[in-house]
Amino acid sequence: MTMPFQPAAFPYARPRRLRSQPWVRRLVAETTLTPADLIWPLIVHDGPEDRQPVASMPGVFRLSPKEAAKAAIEARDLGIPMVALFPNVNDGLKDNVATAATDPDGLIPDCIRAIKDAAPEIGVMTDVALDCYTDHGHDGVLEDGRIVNDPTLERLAEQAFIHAHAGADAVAPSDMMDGRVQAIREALEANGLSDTLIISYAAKYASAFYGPYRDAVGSSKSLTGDKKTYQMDFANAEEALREVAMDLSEGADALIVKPGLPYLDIVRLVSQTFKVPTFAYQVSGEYAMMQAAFANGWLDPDRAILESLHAFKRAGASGVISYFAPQAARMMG
Ligand SMILES: NCc1[nH]cc(CCC(=O)O)c1CC(=O)O
Ligand SMILES: [Mg+2]
Repeated sequence: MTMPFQPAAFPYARPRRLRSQPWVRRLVAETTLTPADLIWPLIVHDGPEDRQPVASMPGVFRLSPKEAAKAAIEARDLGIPMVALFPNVNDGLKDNVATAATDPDGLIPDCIRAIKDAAPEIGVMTDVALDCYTDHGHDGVLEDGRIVNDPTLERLAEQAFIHAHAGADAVAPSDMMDGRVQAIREALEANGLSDTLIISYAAKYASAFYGPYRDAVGSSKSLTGDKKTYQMDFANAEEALREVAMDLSEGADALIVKPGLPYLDIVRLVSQTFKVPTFAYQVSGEYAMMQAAFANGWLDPDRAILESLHAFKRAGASGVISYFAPQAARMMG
């Protein structure tokens, strides 16, 4: 960056003056982090227990619809605007085409209704992808060992419609099929659901940092191979711009970059290039990594959580999807 003026030199310039007291640090802070910047991901399940711990994500529980409704009330009381739902469904419901993904009385529609009953003022975002419902753990339909794009689009559009019809405020396609935003937007328009937001996981990378999440939703045992034919290669940044441009032209309202901290450069690039609300997802592996360090006494939890979340705002994100959302909001409150 070229400066519009010649900065003074030492000793006239002493940058430490602007850091010398808490009040001046607050006064000159370039970015802020508030509970309104947070989206809280909730893992929900159709099992008998109300709350079931996730081993690789200490502090995270698989919640029954009733418990998800309680979490939404907690979010509201903490000033968190939105929750995002991710399902762990019974293995017996899984098949190649993800039949359970489009059950209008399935787990996600149940949770949406329970949350909307309990805390109607909280936004509900749902994950649109098939991986939690397929017996092979992929986000799309598998034919002869390949994830087939266009047949998957029909399934995704139906899934998004089912969620929106059940009351979801935002649907968030995380599958990385080409053309899914358009397919979803058309399905919503055709069914009188033109107010539903599409928050697209436009730049989603094939990442090792999703490991704990796949345990949480129960897709890791079944997943065959990797997701590199649809999720992005971590070597690429320019490609993220093309992905985002396509999703915006197809009708996405807002964008997600995923994972989070290792991809801050992408958050910066996307938010500055498009100037469209851009969210970062601090994913399960980032959460697990930090929790492991906290458990060992190697990092101070409160400070590390706030610093990591603030970094997303500094990079240009409108907000952050984080499993730390309630803990962080409590610290801010
Ligand atoms: N549709 C898949 C999906 N939705 C959310 C996550 C990951 C979230 C996390 O790691 O916290 C993934 C991972 C994957 O592609 O396997
Ligand atoms: Mg795309």
